[in-house]
Amino acid sequence: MLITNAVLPDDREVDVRIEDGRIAAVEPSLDGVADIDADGKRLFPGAIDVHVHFRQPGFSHKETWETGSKSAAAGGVTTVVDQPNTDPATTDGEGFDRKAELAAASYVDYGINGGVTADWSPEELFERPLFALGEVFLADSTGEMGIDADLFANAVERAGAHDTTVTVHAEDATLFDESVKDMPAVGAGTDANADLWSAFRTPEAEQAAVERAIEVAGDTGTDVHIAHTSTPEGITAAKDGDATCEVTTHHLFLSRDDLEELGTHGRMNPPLRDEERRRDVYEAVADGTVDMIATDHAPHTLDEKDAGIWEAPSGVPGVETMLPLLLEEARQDRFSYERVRDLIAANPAETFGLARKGRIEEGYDADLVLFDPAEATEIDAETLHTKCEWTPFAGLPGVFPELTMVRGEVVYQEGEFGDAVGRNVREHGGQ
Ligand SMILES: NC(=O)N[C@@H](CC(=O)O)C(=O)O
Ligand SMILES: [Zn+2]
Ligand SMILES: [Zn+2]
Repeated sequence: MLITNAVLPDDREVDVRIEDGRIAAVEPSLDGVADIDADGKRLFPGAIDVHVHFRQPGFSHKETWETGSKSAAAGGVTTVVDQPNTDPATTDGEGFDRKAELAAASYVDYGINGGVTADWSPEELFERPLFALGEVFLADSTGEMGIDADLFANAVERAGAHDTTVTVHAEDATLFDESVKDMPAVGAGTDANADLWSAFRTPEAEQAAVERAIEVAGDTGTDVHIAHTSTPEGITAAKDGDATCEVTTHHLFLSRDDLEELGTHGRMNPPLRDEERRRDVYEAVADGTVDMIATDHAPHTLDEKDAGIWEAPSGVPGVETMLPLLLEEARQDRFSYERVRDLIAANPAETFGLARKGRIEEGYDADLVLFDPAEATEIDAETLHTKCEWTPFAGLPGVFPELTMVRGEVVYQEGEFGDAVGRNVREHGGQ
């Protein structure tokens, strides 16, 4: 296959040859008849979202591997990493195998993380093609998988022995502000006083948990990745401690100011922060301090979300809107295209050892996204593919892909889907 006249993130204009699912050549000009004439549009490496919850097994009314991975493909995400808070939880061999069977329906490549609970079976997990350990919950979130300090220390040590990274949900519940629970919680859904959630799950709780995770890992040499850092304090603690960290698109673009409109639809863990902190987080993403963007795609139905602030489930969808929102930042000259490439492809690939993903270079997997950099559309839940049928980003502009390819196979093109070609990235030469 030959793609001609494509513009790469570094502004080079090239032709790209694809053979057996891999990039065979990237040159200013290649011989042959074009299968796809990019006509000066941008060609990007497919995004790698290391934090999604595709909800199967157990919660297929919220999302399935089919709907979640279609949503990913339509948003230019070619690799996802699924988290363990399903039912059964991915905490032992059987749980892993059950998820692996279902994940075979994926349109995009995937990793499967293993979780830690009091009754987990670590050796069974490490025998399997595991992506990483995590997200390991230092406080309860959806699925109530919060663990204590001793179990965490034990998990970190075991992961290190197996050369496996530990991804951490870093909040310390002892630093949540319990006094907030005495305040009147009025309304439900978009009418709820959702700011209470942000007041309750404090920034201090994040910072303390990041520091603790790094301290524990320090004794073992285990690689630690901090999931969804939402405060400048959490990011600084992670980077000072030599951990990697991700920021979600909702913490990048939304703040407590948006909760008046979003209500409980904007409830997630960690919660939205004040506008000043959001700006500092944005700065740390823009200047390259933060390693990567991930979505923490955590769909719940509107029925479930339309409850009071203490009852509604935590989590928002996002896998389809991550790349479009970032490409809009590039279109507005707020981020360079190279920064976007690093945040969504090159850095996650490098951090998690995906040696053939994340770049458009000879020998790499042909995971590619083509888009018109001048074409922004308004984000609209009706056009998205997640089963939960809503988005916290409605109305924001996004630059959506025209075409998404996984290892040379077109999985999405202008509203149509190809075959479900996804496979486990840890089963194929470590990738
Ligand atoms: N982020 C959330 O608020 N919810 C996530 C779990 C998590 O990532 O903590 C979910 O699975 O619903
Ligand atoms: Zn989490
Ligand atoms: Zn999560």
